[in-house]
Amino acid sequence: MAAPRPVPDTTDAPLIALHDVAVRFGQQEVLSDIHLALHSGRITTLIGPNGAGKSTLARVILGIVPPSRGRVTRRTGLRIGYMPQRIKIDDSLPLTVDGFLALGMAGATRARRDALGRAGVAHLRRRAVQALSGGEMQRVLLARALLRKPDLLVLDEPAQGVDVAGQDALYGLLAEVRDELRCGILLISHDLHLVMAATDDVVCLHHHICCSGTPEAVSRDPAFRDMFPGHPATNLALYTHEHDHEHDLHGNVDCAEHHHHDH
Ligand SMILES: Nc1ncnc2c1ncn2[C@@H]1O[C@H](COP(=O)(O)OP(=O)(O)OP(=O)(O)O)[C@@H](O)[C@H]1O
Repeated sequence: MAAPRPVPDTTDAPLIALHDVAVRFGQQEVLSDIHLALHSGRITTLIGPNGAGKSTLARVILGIVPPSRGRVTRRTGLRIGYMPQRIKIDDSLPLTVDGFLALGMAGATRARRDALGRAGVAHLRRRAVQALSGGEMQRVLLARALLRKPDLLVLDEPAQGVDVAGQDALYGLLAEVRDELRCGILLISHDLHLVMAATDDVVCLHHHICCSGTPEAVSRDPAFRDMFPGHPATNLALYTHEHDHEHDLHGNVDCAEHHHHDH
């Protein structure tokens, strides 16, 4: 189990903050009462059932979906790198990994080589993208997101279709990226167990934020236990070290055992 992450430096303005954000599609209110701040050097994971609004929240952060209520503030000049769930590539077009990265962003070959190296797939540079395995393609998509030199990296279900060893390696890699580039990372995931171990902050979403905080605090929260009954991650608190305090996503020290929002 990784050591607990240091407290975010709250003198640092957040990379992005959502204030009382709501999103509505026609009659359906998909998100409401969303207060969230993402900081440099921290991995925040959004969990929640299908249709909970996770991708919509990510799209608000990316600036693709405008909130129907509330406010989003971004640090000036904020660069966001996005790794999609999947990408459609034309099978009839011969395209190497390097060519694929060059399509996304003009720039030096050196930068593409570095990004592939950081994603652990330097050896795939000249391979055809169509011939990559699911796990290899995920790494290439990560390299593509890193090419933007992001302050914030947003990954939508990055471990989908990757086996457990591959997922573990991917989360290890994200921790390295966080530590070396000091960027903030927002992950969307279904895969609770690994994610709970690999993340700094967890946000449990079901149209509103049901609970949030460190993995230990969230795994003890009744709202989380109701959402994922019997899940092994609900036992996480039993085998991780106990904190004498917690920090919420706004960086405030919270002396309560957990940080729980009632709705
Ligand atoms: N552009 C849109 N127009 C209308 N409804 C939408 C739109 N985007 C999302 N929705 C609806 O909003 C709800 C939340 O969708 P969203 O994709 O954000 O959930 P999610 O938590 O990411 O789900 P999953 O885990 O299944 O990927 C769903 O009911 C979806 O049908």
